[in-house]
Amino acid sequence: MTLADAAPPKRGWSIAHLIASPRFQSSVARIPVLRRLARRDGDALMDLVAGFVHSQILLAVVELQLLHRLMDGPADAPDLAAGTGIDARRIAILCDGAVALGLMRRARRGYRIARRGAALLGVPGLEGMIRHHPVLYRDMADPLALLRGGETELSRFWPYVFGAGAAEDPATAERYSRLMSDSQILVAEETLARIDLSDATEVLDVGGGTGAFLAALGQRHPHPRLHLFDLPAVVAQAEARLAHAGLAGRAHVTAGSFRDDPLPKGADTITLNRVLYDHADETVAALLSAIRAALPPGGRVVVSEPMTGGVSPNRSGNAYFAFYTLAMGTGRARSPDEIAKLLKAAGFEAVRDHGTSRPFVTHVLSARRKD
Ligand SMILES: C[S@@+](CC[C@H](N)C(=O)[O-])C[C@H]1O[C@@H](n2cnc3c(N)ncnc32)[C@H](O)[C@@H]1O
Repeated sequence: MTLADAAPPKRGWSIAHLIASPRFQSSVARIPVLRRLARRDGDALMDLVAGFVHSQILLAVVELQLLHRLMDGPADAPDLAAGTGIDARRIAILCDGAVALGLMRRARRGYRIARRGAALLGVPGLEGMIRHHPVLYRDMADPLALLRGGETELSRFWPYVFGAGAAEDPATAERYSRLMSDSQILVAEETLARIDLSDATEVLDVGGGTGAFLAALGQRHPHPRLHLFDLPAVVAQAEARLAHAGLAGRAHVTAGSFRDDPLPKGADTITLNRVLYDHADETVAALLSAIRAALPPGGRVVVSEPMTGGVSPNRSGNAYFAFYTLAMGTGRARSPDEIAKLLKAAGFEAVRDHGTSRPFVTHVLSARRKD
């Protein structure tokens, strides 16, 4: 017996029942205004149905570097097939799929890059994210198994979130850092565009990774001292990056785990960029309490990460990051309201939502330590 057999749909009339009726759908097709609406809904529905094929076309295009090759000018399928080990006729199938998805355009001779394809190349970290997606894709292949719990491939990919011990493996740290470092720049720029940190005297970036955020902050604002805290296997790269940005004199790096070690004192602003959503509520509560203890009264905490929409679910938070974190197995994507509650419970007040202009990149909140 399937679940559908076990739970027959409830009877009764509703707009939803009407729209779901094939008879209604064929009568709509005869009314021009409704036909346009129905067509739009139909296209959106087919995008949902075929979305996994679209993502895999994108992955193939990125793996074969086809967009990079078209940046040098138009090329035909045999040109693009050279060196790929794939037959030119099959490359043409892939390129036509990419044309349909707006990544390429047909040219007189073969294909050329489309605006959307060029934009993809301009987003730091996006190609790395697409290349990393096969891990998540395998976990999503059986969404019911994912929802029921159990071991996932993504949880094995990110052992560092389970504790500092796992992150002592330099290969893991290197893999993580490579994936994060490009998109870190994007998150840093977006965060600094939404909140003014020029008046801080010292900013401690907890889970600061390879230092992209503090480097961007230091270059934008000449005064704040910069302090980065992250796991021992991660911080070596941060020191080098901050020195390379000419910030060695203002910057300090401390290696440690916020699970086991006290956070360094001295900062009046503590930032958490893409840190909380990696962790369970209990870990977040303990981390926020430790941040409160490290700040002076009135000190500021800044949380910047992609967030869900709460009662108005959104595509990036609810239809992507919520599933990503589910597959990671430890953290969860949270709404601004949920994070505000955790902040207040840890002894913060004056929570401010600085919003987002690119929800896929980040959303920013800040709060002040209660006296
Ligand atoms: C998703 S990454 C974000 C890195 C960076 N802030 C960014 O936006 O790209 C999470 C960071 O938290 C760090 N982290 C995880 N567990 C930690 C712990 N117990 N103590 C200190 N840092 C930790 C990781 O090493 C990593 O740098």
